[in-house]
Amino acid sequence: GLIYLNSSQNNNRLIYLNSSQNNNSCYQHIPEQVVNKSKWKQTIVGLRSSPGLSYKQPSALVGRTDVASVTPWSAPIIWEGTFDATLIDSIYKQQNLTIATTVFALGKYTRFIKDFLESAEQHYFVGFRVHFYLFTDQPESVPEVKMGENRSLTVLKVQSLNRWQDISMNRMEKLEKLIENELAGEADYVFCLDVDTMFYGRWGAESLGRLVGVIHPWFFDAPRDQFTYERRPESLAYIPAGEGDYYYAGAAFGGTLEDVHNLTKTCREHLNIDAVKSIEAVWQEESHLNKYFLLNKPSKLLSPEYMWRGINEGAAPIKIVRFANVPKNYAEVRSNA
Ligand SMILES: CC(=O)N[C@H]1[C@@H](OP(=O)(O)OP(=O)(O)OC[C@H]2O[C@@H](n3ccc(=O)[nH]c3=O)[C@H](O)[C@@H]2O)O[C@H](CO)[C@H](O)[C@@H]1O
Ligand SMILES: [Mn+2]
Repeated sequence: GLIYLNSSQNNNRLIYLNSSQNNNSCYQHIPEQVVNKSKWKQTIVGLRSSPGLSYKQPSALVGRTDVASVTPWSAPIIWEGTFDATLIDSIYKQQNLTIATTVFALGKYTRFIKDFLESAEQHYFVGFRVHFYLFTDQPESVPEVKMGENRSLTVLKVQSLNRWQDISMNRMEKLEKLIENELAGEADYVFCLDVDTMFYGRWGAESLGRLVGVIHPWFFDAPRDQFTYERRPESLAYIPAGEGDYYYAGAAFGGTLEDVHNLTKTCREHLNIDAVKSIEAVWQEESHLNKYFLLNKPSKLLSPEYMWRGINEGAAPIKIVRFANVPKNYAEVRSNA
């Protein structure tokens, strides 16, 4: 049977599963997500539309037929042609949202900041309040970028790290703390993005959701057993053959503060536990992110239009490149190869 207990000492609700196969004294307890509702800004309201707004009639029959636009757990997958930009902007503009956006540039990756920010000014949540948080070990080398109205940039100094793997993984802890200490009560949504990237097309309110993952540009058409999940059972990122939904990019994820906080906290904890056992997942925090999304299904998925291979790369289902990697010489930009 299932017994729900409300522990009065703390806010931790526990579910006790009384396993009937075993004897009655054997209880397995699974801590439920601890949610302190008052901690986060709660502005998610209905999808209100303005009277008289003119837009194309939606069809119950006709849509994209070359791609899946819904997951088996009924989450939308956003592709060009699955949303009306005018309508969706009109709905979300009414909510007076703040979109926090984080990016890291350490070592030689500071060279990517200018193009990242300037292209974001052109394409990323245009017309919305956007607050960028840039983590860097060289605040003095952050270029002057003219930000539009209602858009701002906060530079946060972090310590230098030698291994690129540590820089990449360390993002989870920094994000967890930023959400707790700076974003709570200030932003409605947060997106966490790689810096070796540029925006080339619209990335807007169609991407907003409780928990948002992006399908990795190299694996959208691959069978799950070819996904580069962590395959060693010793790691907490382990996903066995025969399991897995999609392969998600580590370079872009987001959602509400509450959900992204839980994601970053869980990944940070699992990275630490693995490190104590001297195991580093094959794709570092991306492996842990994939495990998290397997067990905590995203409420919305973005197609690889939102994290594409590069502006000069094509593939049949990609009708528009919104956000893509910029070319980089790995041996030259990374301090360790
Ligand atoms: C497209 C995609 O999903 N990319 C992921 C992939 O390779 P990538 O080749 O995209 O990893 P990467 O070298 O871009 O590193 C990830 C990020 O860490 C930061 N950084 C890294 C090194 C450095 O010296 N300085 C610095 O600032 C920077 O923000 C960069 O964008 O795997 C990584 C983990 O292994 C991350 O999950 C990346 O997001
Ligand atoms: Mn990258």
